[in-house]
Amino acid sequence: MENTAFIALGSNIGNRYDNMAKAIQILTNHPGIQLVNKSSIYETDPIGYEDQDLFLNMVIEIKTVLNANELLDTCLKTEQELGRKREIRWGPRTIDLDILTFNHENIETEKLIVPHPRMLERAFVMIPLFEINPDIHISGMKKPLRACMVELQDKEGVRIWKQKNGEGGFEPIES
Ligand SMILES: Nc1ncnc2c1ncn2[C@@H]1O[C@H](COP(=O)(O)OP(=O)(O)OP(=O)(O)O)[C@@H](O)[C@H]1O
Ligand SMILES: Nc1nc2c(c(=O)[nH]1)N=C(CO)CN2
Repeated sequence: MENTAFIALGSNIGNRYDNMAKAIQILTNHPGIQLVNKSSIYETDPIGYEDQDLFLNMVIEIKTVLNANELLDTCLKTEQELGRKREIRWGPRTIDLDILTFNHENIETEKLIVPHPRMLERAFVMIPLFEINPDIHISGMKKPLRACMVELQDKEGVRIWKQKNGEGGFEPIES
């Protein structure tokens, strides 16, 4: 599998843990996608549109034979399968899948922008990403990632909810 991508997951409707677990399952059931790593799960205050419930957020690393467009289509299809409805911008969602990086490519089409244009300012993305790849280089970053992290980690609103536990993954703890 020649391509490496980092994907951010977020959920703040229904059983947030199950939504994320199911999204990972659907993605990795795809014969062209292999899960390489996943972060801990964080509970985060909503950003952008604040009058909504707390999110769970995490980041996964995958390897894939899909190209970036095919991966986006797979992510959008997975969101739909899990009942995602697009209503309020930055509003509540059963599952959100954002492609953060795809190899070291810069992509700018009508459907897809990579690296994700808002990732660097989002602690709910950068903290889990940094956890699984502190050395990642993201084009557009003006400072080393470690320097960006000092500022982001000072921000409130991102708390560990379920620590990553080695190879085994996570136990469901939310009913
Ligand atoms: N890197 C990317 N990852 C996922 N979707 C992207 C990306 N770049 C552009 N898009 C486009 O964004 C569209 C809308 O995505 P979505 O509704 O999930 O936005 P959002 O999550 O509300 O906001 P944000 O983009 O700020 O996270 C998708 O249909 C997709 O075509
Ligand atoms: N904490 C948090 N806030 C958000 C999130 C998210 O995943 N987590 N997603 C948004 C739209 O992409 C808008 N705001």
